[in-house]
Amino acid sequence: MDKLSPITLAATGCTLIVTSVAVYKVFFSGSKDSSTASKEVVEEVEDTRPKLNIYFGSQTGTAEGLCRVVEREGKERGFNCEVIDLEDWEEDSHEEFIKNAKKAACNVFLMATYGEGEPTDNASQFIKLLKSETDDFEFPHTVFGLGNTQYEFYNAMGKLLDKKLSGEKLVPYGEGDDDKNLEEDFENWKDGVFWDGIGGLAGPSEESNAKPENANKVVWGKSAPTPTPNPSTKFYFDAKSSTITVNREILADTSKGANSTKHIEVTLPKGMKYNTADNAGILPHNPKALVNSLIAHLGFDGSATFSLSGSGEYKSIFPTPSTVHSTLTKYVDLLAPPRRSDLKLLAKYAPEGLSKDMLVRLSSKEGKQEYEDKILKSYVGIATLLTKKCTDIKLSFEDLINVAPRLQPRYYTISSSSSVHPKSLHMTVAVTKGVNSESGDKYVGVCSGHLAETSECDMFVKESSFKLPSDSTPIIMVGPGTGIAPMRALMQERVNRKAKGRNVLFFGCRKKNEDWLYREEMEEWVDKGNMELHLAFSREQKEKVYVQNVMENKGELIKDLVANQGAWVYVCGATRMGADVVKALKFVVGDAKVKDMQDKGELIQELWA
Ligand SMILES: Cc1cc2nc3c(=O)[nH]c(=O)nc-3n(C[C@H](O)[C@H](O)[C@H](O)COP(=O)(O)O)c2cc1C
Repeated sequence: MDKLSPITLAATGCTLIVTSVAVYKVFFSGSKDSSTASKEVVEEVEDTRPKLNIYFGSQTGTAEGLCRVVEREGKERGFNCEVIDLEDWEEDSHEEFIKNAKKAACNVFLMATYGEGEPTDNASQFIKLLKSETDDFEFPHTVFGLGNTQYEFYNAMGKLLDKKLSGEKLVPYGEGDDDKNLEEDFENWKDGVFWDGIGGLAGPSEESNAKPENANKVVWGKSAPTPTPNPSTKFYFDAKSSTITVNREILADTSKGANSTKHIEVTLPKGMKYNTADNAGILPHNPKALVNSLIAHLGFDGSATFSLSGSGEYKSIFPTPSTVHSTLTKYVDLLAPPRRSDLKLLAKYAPEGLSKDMLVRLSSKEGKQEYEDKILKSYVGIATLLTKKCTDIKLSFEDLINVAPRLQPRYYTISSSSSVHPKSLHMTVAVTKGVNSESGDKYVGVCSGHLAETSECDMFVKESSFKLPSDSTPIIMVGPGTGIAPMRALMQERVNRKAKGRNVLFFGCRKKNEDWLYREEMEEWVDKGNMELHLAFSREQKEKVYVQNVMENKGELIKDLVANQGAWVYVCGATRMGADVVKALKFVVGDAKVKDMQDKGELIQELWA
């Protein structure tokens, strides 16, 4: 069966229903062949419910998770819902998707923006098609964009879709800002605009208190075959176990404000390659103690092996066979605070009582403040919720993997050149540490904490936007803090290639003797005439000085390099710094030149909020 078959069926308005009601069993008494003594006749039953297609463009799972909320509520409102990963919408399948969309009562797109105003990986082919074949995209629709105002191209993908899709716009475009409260923005749009606008297409809402059917079924034992990977969690299937050979602290002084920054070198597993300054995707592991306490609390057998299955042409959410312990370590996000919609779902699994009341309250509009105090600010993940706060909820293992969010990979820009280090890759990892404001417990970031302690990690490589120009073209690199990672890689590459173009680095940190990363390497490049270095120590003097301030002071140099010599500019680090750097660049070379560089790919930024 090709991967579009379920959609093709749905598009005809018919669904194959294989339930105890719709399946007719025919018994042949006295049959010669005992294997055919019982035969199932599967009848095609017309699904008369209005079709609601729910598409997601998602990089880190938020849009996908919100699609599941729309799906659950849509079913309760009498829609025939289908959640569609935009990864599947490509040139070959385009016609089928258009047909399916035209037949639906509504097509809702939840679209995140990634990179610098770019599509998420799973939506890149779809966006390419949308940009090239505009006439075709005509069907009833609405769009909700997921973005973050800290980025220059806020919600670029949501806005693009809203502009390019034609056909009836059933409800106005909505968008959410992850810098503030994206879930609240989404709820306001969903409850105040979306259902109001399309609710009339189906019956009135009938909110169900029953727990939904699990889409991912656990089959205990080792024998079940490994099904096709689900594209939204393909990274679990692509990752390979890699050995960490170097794990070294590179902060000169860890006793002050800065926590810990590790220089990590990983041996490339067989068959894995990278290009200079690509991204390393790391699959974090949940802390052992947390996994063990959850297993003990819920009474699971950690060593039990299982596989997954599901209806239709099932696509597995993680590789199986797996054990309970390994699954809770690698695939289930036990630490991240659940969204309010997750709590609402979890309430359906709770027995009548205090926990259920609390979950219903926290997930309601009135409970917003309590949710922020008790869950978000206190950083309560699903493991703590189940073992300490709602101890009467005894989820089965199958329920748990269906309710809990998936553990997402974390991306680090590789800090080595692939031509200098073809057999290993380097990462520069700031270890996130803090103290829980409510409990006073210390916590460590799930991925950086894992990397800081382990001698092995599950890893894959993803292309980044960092590309070098010709060897004679000058480059300007702006990489304060761990934003130095790709700049170190680019420098290694340029020196190895004996590139003639000038290399100019703007680096910033708090203090010279505290957190100047890779100081010896930088000084060596400067001594050998490979690099010009401009430093910004923010706390060495009374006035704070940042890289953007130093750039403005060096305006003449930058202007000459960019305007007269065609220099490329690279920026890596926090979004706020990135915005200030672009502002400084505009101040020095003018808005039009910066726009031109962006269009030509000569201003390359990788920023995180
Ligand atoms: C590396 C990175 C780049 C991003 N770039 C943008 C951007 O250019 N514009 C924007 O509005 N939001 C941007 N965002 C914010 C995401 O779109 C937002 O957090 C969204 O909720 C993520 O949804 P997802 O989890 O479904 O991928 C970026 C986020 C990350 C991590």
